[in-house]
Amino acid sequence: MEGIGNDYIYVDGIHQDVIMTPAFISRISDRHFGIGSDGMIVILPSQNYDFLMRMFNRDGSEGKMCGNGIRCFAKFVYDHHLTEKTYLEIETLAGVKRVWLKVENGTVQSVRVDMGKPSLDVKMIPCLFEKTEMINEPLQINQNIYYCTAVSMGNPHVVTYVDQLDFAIEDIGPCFEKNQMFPESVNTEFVQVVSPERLKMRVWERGSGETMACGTGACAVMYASYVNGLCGRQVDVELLGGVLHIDYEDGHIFMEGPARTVFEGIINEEDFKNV
Ligand SMILES: N[C@H](CCC[C@H](N)C(=O)O)C(=O)O
Repeated sequence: MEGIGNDYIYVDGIHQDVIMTPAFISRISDRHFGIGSDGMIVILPSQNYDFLMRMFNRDGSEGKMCGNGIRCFAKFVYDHHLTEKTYLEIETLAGVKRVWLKVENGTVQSVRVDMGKPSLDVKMIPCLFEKTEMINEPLQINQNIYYCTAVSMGNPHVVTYVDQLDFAIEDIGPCFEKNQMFPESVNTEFVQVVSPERLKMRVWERGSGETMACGTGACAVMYASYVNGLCGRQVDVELLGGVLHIDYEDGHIFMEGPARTVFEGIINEEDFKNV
């Protein structure tokens, strides 16, 4: 399934055991030797909430939250009749997320998510910066100075502003991802401000490289831009794969966007046993 081009393999972990090793995940995520995706997301039962979501990046590392992923997760459980509800509370490693499915004639049209409260606290990112917050601070990365704002959406993000988005992201993305300033690595967003209502971005994701879109990243971009006085409380964030509507209300960030099923099938474990 894909959410504005950010595609994951969704596996039902309610009716079967799921292999969640880095070797297996990186292999099935490989776009030549596997199915091909930005990673894997597992649907699991939750003791106290509707479901539990676990998400893994393409390299097999486990992320705490995935914005595009949780929209597709909600569509998956609705379409597979694991629930009849159109309001869900989904447990993640970044806390419980409230999700509203917008359904017309039995088809999920879009999904709105309460992505929770953003945090600028460097201890929450985590980020080894000398101040308690990193807001528009100069960082030297790979001989260049980038003015950076670090935001946690339950997972780590660093946001920097550029004049144009046509650059070799593969040259600079890994320099942020591996930078010792971020002990748990970081998702990096490069942002062009089109207007106070519209932001354009590219993302180098921790554990997946450049993706077509990053939901938590779009929320981090909105909040970083808001605290830097570059946008209002409602923005459209344009990513390579599409547009997400983000709004900031009562201290919470809300994201709304599409979710689509690309293909369904059965993974033959034998094909991946000796990966
Ligand atoms: N790479 C991220 C997880 C996926 C986030 C992104 N795909 C989204 O839609 O939020 C991390 O390790 O924190």
